[in-house]
Amino acid sequence: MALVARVRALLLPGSRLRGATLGRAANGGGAGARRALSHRVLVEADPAAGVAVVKFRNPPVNSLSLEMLTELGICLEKLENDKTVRGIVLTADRPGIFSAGLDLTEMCGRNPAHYAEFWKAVQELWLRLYQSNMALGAAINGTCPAGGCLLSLTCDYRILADNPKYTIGLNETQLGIFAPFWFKDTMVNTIGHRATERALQLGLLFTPAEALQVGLVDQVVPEDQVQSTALSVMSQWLAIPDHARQLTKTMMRKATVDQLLKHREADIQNFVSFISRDSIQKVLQVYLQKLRKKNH
Ligand SMILES: CC/C=C\CCC/C=C/C(=O)SCCNC(=O)CCNC(=O)[C@H](O)C(C)(C)COP(=O)(O)OP(=O)(O)OC[C@H]1O[C@@H](n2cnc3c(N)ncnc32)[C@H](O)[C@@H]1OP(=O)(O)O
Repeated sequence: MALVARVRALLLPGSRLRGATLGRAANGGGAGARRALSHRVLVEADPAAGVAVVKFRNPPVNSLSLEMLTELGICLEKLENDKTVRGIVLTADRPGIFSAGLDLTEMCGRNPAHYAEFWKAVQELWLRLYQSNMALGAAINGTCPAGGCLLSLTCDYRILADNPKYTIGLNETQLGIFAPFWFKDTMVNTIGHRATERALQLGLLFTPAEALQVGLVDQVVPEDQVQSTALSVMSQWLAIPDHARQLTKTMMRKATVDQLLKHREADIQNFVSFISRDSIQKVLQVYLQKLRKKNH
């Protein structure tokens, strides 16, 4: 069975969810129900507040593997269809690493068909998040490079924990690869052209103070207040009538979304041919080996 079909079957209502639990939400919401919808994504919904907290739990580093992308996409689709949910906060289940970005093992030593399937899943998740009608917030409780930063940039606002280890940015050039045009556009829409050009060429990972200064995040707060702040900011966004907020969001993001929709297939082909190059495979292998060596 194809991966998407397998994950869908796993998440269908009534299917037995491995590790599923039901209990009170840990976010202080009295009526909140805590539900584990899949292995890699935990959803804590608070219907009274109209908010769901979506927590990444893909150890060891919350990397965006094909399975993680698929599970996250399906969870978001379910929440989009749930009339009691008007806002979502993205965060990591365990503080320390929000997401290490795209899973490098999906981009190394595989075949072109795999690269194409993986990239399509990255595009789909971005499109789902960036076009979401819901208000989205990121409670960034850990380090947040590359694809992790992209996830947070799709949100309407970002709250970052005040910990100098928690850097954030699109650091692709430091790996010897580059951020594609829609990653770039998402950052331009947040911090402007010049700051993005500098950040992307240098592959900058910003400390919390720098990220706040450049506008990459909206607030830096003590580590234990990231989620509560994100939820309290969410209530401001949800105080605006949905239709007015949604129309405005669509208007602001349409041109960026249309660019990817128009060039979607070409973007996949471009990724596949770039990532398949021997020279690129080599730099990614070296980077991965360096990461692994630290632990062995
Ligand atoms: C046409 C356009 C072409 C291409 C576009 C591609 C766009 C790419 C976007 C991306 O997102 S690329 C990924 C970029 N990510 C990074 O650079 C982060 C790399 N990771 C780290 O810096 C660190 O791991 C950390 C996140 C800071 C966490 O450090 P920590 O010390 O806590 O963990 P450790 O480094 O020991 O890692 C544990 C374990 O996890 C593996 N790992 C880490 N990151 C990734 C990853 N992104 N993908 C896959 N695997 C990853 C690491 O190798 C270790 O494995 P081990 O247990 O086997 O040693």
